[in-house]
Amino acid sequence: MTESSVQPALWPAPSARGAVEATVTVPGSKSVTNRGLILASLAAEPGWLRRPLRSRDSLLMADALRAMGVGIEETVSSSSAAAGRDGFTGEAWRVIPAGLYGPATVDVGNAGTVMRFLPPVAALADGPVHFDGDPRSYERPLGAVIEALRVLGARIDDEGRGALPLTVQGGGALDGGSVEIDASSSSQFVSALLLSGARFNQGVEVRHVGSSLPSMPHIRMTVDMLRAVGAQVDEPETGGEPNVWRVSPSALLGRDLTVEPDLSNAQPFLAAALVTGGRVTIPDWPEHTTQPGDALREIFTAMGGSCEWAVTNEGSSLTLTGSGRIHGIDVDLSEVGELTPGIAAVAALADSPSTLRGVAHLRLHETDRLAALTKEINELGGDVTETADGLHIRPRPLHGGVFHTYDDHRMATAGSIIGLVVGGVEIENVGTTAKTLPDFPQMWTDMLAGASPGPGAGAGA
Ligand SMILES: O=C(O)C1=C[C@@H](OP(=O)(O)O)[C@@H](O)[C@H](O)C1
Ligand SMILES: C=C(OP(=O)(O)O)C(=O)O
Repeated sequence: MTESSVQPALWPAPSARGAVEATVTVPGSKSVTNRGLILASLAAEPGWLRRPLRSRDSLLMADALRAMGVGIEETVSSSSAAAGRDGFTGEAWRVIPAGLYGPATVDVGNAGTVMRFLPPVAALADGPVHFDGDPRSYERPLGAVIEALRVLGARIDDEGRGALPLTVQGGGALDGGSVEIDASSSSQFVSALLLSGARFNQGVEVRHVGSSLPSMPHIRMTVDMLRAVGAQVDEPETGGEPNVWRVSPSALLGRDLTVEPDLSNAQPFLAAALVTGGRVTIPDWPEHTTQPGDALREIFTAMGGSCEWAVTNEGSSLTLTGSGRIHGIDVDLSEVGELTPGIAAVAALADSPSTLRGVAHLRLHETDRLAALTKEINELGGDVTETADGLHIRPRPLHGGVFHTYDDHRMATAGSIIGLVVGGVEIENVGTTAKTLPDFPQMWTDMLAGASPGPGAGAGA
């Protein structure tokens, strides 16, 4: 936990004095950092992770891999040996793979990536690896991963819970092979089996048999990152059978990976430009990416902003300019579910109703996000109803009050967006943003320092 994440129990969400004008450098992607750590740990040679995210979820991942024997050295380079071929400076983690072993203990916190991606890694360790986590982690779906690993040859003691806590009795190797899995409650089930699959004796074939599959960009991210470390992957989007992914058994290369900024964590800052009629630039926005946050260009444009991606001498960046108007949206968010809280916050301030669809699985995220958003926005005077798979949001003039966050980082940032243009909003436990963005309160305050009287705040002001 960094100093800036020690916050009062109720954090007065700062109001924007006018149009927000800022450039905000966003730390590395959680999803890329945690995949990068796993792939580097399973490689046949050391590798680098540059500009990794340093947050609760990624530090839990690093600690867990260390507990199983991996060397992860955290360096900050100016011009030292840690600098890359391109003269990279900044934070870089050197990952030194080793024979994985137990006994080891893994604290998953409430990180989906840690609780789903690491049991397959632990099955490769020589010895028992015990997994435990926050109370909420016991409720998040994991049974399908446990069952799939058993089919692939793993021994797992979960006392019939199909959930945490559990112990993987690692045997030093795993047969692997073909397995069916219903991943309709989380794409992370598929990613989990693929990420370690190249190291299974027979590789892995994962066949999704459920009715729907959320968060496809995150599965694409898994496939792309596997290919980048030399794995051979067959998958539906490049001509493979629908709903089937295959990773062939192979050694993995140690790579030098620079982590992209977390585009989902860029969301509240872009939203600040949208709801205040301002302009926010995010440096290093990639031209092509598998991160779901890239969909914000389209979604926030439909909601009234305009987005410009540009390349300058300093690199690429994305600038969102608000028009002073915020429109409602009818959108299927199944591919980009983690953007829902921030979109709901903007929608509550819009000039027309919104329907957010395709995100029933959010009920099993950090908290029940559909219930939490409904309750908290309504307690500020809003009119939100839950549907079977999403939310209807009818904007109303909002007022101040406590915005509860339920240990959910994206609830805290969603409440902060509303607080920009609605006076008297207090965020309960804003420190929960440490899950993926520990410096959020300071970054938010810094962003607002540059706010100037401009076209004005949104409809909820
Ligand atoms: O693989 C990943 O890195 C993630 C996949 C998604 O999970 P679900 O498919 O469970 O929504 C996403 O919501 C989560 O924040 C990160
Ligand atoms: C759903 C999320 O996280 P997790 O990786 O814990 O599933 C999220 O970050 O929005």
